[in-house]
Amino acid sequence: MKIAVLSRNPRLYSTRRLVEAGQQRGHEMVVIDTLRAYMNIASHKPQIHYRGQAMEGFEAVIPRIGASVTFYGCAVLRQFEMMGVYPLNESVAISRSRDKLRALQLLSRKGIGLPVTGFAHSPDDIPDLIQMVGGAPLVIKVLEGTQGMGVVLAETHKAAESVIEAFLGLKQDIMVQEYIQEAGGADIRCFVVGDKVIAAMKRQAKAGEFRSNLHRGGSASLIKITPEERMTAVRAARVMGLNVAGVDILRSNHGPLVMEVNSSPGLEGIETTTGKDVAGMIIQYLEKNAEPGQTRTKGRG
Ligand SMILES: Nc1ncnc2c1ncn2[C@@H]1O[C@H](COP(=O)(O)OP(=O)(O)OP(=O)(O)O)[C@@H](O)[C@H]1O
Ligand SMILES: [Mg+2]
Ligand SMILES: [Mg+2]
Repeated sequence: MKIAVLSRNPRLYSTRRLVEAGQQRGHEMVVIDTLRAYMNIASHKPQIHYRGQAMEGFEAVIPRIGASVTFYGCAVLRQFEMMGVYPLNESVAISRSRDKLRALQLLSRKGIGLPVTGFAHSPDDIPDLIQMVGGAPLVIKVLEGTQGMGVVLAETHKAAESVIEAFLGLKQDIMVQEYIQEAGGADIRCFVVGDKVIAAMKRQAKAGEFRSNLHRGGSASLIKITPEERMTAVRAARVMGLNVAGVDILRSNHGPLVMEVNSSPGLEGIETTTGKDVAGMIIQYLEKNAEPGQTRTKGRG
């Protein structure tokens, strides 16, 4: 197959591994810098051009779209879909998962366990919002945060009020979430490919920190997940419409709670921790499923 990898940087671990895994299996792998792909939308024959040439003959496209280029990246991916190229994850599913609120709403509609989460606009509603999610301690999250930045633990009602006020004053959209204390500063990354969790790791926050992000000094280790956790992760990915997803789960007293579903999950942490050939499994998924025109939405919706 001829497979495009949409990625800003061919030297990133995940991009390198996908290229390597594809080549090992005899595929032609082409890395396309997402922001340098440009589109001809007007004609009946949708096209993507790259460095002066029309991109043709691709059977599949692997989107590795960073949070900062979601808008443009999804447009490029949608264009591939309109050309009938099979996307590992569809543009519609990626947009859904990038909007944290929308994602939680979709998951809640399907009865998937979530931390109780509130969202408000007016400072007048803060006291009731805090009460609604069960009071302090609670977690406050900036909607566009990544890598644990913009995620704050407010331990008292007073602290929660002032932090929320500060964010709203800065015109920052935030959500307020029940703090899952019993998770003990750990979460579980379930790497879903198709309808299976093919690898999982536990991330533990460093001492004195509640955020388990590796960028915040957390450490990863192997973990055996329960059948319920496995099912929750697979269902969460399916609800979002993602074929490949990193589903982050908190272990609570009342079962697994999905914190978020990532549409371009990184490969380095999970491959290093589990020793599994995750990139190879992604390519295998494409080998089984990539057929021209198989795209479910063709970018609609
Ligand atoms: N409700 C919660 N209860 C307990 N711990 C939480 C809660 N929400 C977040 N955390 C901890 O904080 C970390 C960061 O939160 P979250 O994943 O929501 O934001 P982020 O990492 O900035 O977002 P992204 O993963 O999209 O970059 C989580 O990995 C988890 O360890
Ligand atoms: Mg996270
Ligand atoms: Mg994320």
